[in-house]
Amino acid sequence: MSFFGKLKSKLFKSSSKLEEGLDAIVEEGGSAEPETPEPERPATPEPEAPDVTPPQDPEPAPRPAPETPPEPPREAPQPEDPQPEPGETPAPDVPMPEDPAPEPPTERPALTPIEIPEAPAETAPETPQEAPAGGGVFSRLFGKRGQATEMRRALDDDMLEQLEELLITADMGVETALRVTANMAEGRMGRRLSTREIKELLATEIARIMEPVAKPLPLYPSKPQVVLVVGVNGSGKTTTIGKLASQFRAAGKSVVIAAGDTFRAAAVEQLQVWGERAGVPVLTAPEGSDPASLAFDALGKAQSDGADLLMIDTAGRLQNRADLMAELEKIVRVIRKKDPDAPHNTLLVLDATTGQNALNQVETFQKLADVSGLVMTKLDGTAKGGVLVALADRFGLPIHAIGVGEQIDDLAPFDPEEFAAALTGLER
Ligand SMILES: Nc1nc2c(ncn2[C@@H]2O[C@H](COP(=O)(O)OP(=O)(O)OP(=O)(O)O)[C@@H](O)[C@H]2O)c(=O)[nH]1
Repeated sequence: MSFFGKLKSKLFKSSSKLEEGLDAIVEEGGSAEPETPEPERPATPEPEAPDVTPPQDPEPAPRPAPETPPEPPREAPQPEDPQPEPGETPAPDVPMPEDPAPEPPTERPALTPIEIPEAPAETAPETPQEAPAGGGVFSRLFGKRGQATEMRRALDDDMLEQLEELLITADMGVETALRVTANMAEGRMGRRLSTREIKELLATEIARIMEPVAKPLPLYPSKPQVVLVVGVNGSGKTTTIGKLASQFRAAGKSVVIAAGDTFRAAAVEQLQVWGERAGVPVLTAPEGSDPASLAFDALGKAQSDGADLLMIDTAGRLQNRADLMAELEKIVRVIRKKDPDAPHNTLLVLDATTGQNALNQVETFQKLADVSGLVMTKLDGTAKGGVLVALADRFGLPIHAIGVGEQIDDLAPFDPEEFAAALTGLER
């Protein structure tokens, strides 16, 4: 099954919720009409091309494709580093400034495993929302006419309000829901829309919001690239590290994992299991020992092994925010003694089932660490997938990947159009 099929089936709860809601909204104030090709469209001249008709071509994919602009690399090491480092510190006490400009880690083309199984991308860059409902997209979608009737409802304030409520219940957040519905309504008030058309419009708006944040994990030439993984307990950090490690391995990269949540023996064991599955060494330290010290040693090992990537798991005890912040700061401070640019990525792993709470987690972790990108897990089996739209809209942080299951291959690059279609229950 294609990944889209899998995603769609796994996002069943979210999409069915939206789908049913949309059906209900249209049915409530609508009426059945024969399926016709947009007769009600006023004769506004359409500048667009006259309905090119490759039967059911997925809609134009304005994705900018693989060349994700590298996030600005961590620049010059911070001067906030007077503290002592953990026990063994081979590195001299960092004369940071002398390092003449850690040259901008020109990003590599991007690694295969987290690249998006791409859409054709040759399509015209016209913004999908511009597709006038009477034009290409919809006539393509509704090409087979005359077989049945379909419900249509005129777009009015009541309907908009219902749409807003529906999106809010789908965890999209108030602000985002308002913006999305306003965009959907623009130039369409009074038009009779079918459920299918509404889904199409909704999917287009969602994809537009998500487009700028869909970026694979940037890879830098520096070896090893250090990826710090943060997030609350249970958000899926360990699982995500295992899945990523496996994908990097499959792409021929050598990976080292540091089990930095030294407070939970179970977390370490779990990571060891994932390491075994992925064929990647997992460095551990005795329970209760200093995670920064482990991270330091792990970076040393990754450097001496010539590893491509070091992934550092961390604890997620948000109950004691000050401790956690101190711990994360120390890890960063200490690894910078070996590599002033580390960590090159700080991934925040979020659990989709927490819904709107994910927004708070981003805010909190942005204060605790320099979050460079997100991974959203557990999008399978939740009706709260809409929160990802709210996250993209509010923070604009790159979304590198999404987790849709507990298996090793259940981590996928984030594709905004697939996601939007799956979330809205749109057939493609
Ligand atoms: N359904 C589903 N379950 C997931 C996904 N990702 C992780 N899980 C499950 O979520 C649970 C918690 O995942 P962990 O990877 O242990 O989370 P963690 O953040 O490392 O948690 P701590 O070790 O407690 O800090 C596990 O049972 C995972 O199997 C996903 O994408 N979908």
